[in-house]
Amino acid sequence: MSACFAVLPAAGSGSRFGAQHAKQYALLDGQTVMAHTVQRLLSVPEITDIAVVLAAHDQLAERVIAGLPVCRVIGGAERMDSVLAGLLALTDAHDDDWVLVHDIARPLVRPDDIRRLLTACADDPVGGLLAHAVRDTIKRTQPVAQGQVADSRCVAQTIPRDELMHALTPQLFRYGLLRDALLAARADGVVVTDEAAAMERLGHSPRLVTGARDNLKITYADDLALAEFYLAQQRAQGVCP
Ligand SMILES: Nc1ccn([C@@H]2O[C@H](COP(=O)(O)OP(=O)(O)OP(=O)(O)O)[C@@H](O)[C@H]2O)c(=O)n1
Ligand SMILES: C[C@](O)(CO)[C@H](O)COP(=O)(O)O
Repeated sequence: MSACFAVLPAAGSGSRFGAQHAKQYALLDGQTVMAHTVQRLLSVPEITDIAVVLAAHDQLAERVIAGLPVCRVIGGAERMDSVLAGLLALTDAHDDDWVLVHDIARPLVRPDDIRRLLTACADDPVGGLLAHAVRDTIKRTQPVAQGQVADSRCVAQTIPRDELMHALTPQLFRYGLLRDALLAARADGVVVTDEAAAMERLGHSPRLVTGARDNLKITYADDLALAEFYLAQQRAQGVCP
């Protein structure tokens, strides 16, 4: 199998989380979210190099990753910019190598899910991503009128959910294809919120591999309690030490 590099975007400010420090430094069972995520990725032997992409003003990361076999990269204004900075820092990567992009804010990713994604994509010329099926009925809202309170929206349409999935990370793509797709999106002034969208813009259809629902992205403050629950559940299942 081609070499597999990892890029961990960790340069976000966590505005929706609303704490003094970015959410990657929130404590989850006594360790930072960042520490959990990096340890999960380090536990996957197929991953050869890991780039952690940090905000230029980050003063906390070194307390977490000092001494770990990861390289530090400075990110950008958008997640997409940070991912691209991480890619461009991987100077040993060849176009056909794999790059696995995983949010630092997803500390509970299961190493077995990562390995299943690697296996499922092993012979794929493009790559794919972890995802899980939508369970609720999904509504598209009517446009929010100027000054209208967001919570007073009305239904415009029900979206058939049989073809809907939640995109997660890791997202795994051939290094050269992803680099060029993100450069193309940037050149076109398009901000994509995941790597797959950049690939789809160029006509690719990334493979969807079902992943566990406990691969939660810490986004809002109340996500931390849910993450604590999922972590305890994973420990009871032997998923992690
Ligand atoms: N300029 C950015 C923005 C986000 N991220 C990273 O991308 C992941 C997913 O982004 P998100 O959950 O939106 O994190 P934040 O941008 O920090 O959150 P918010 O949008 O609430 O500010 C996170 O690991 C975050 O650190 C990044 O590396 N660079
Ligand atoms: C990449 C991602 O986690 C897939 O669901 C998501 O798009 C990140 O979005 P965010 O707004 O940057 O958290």
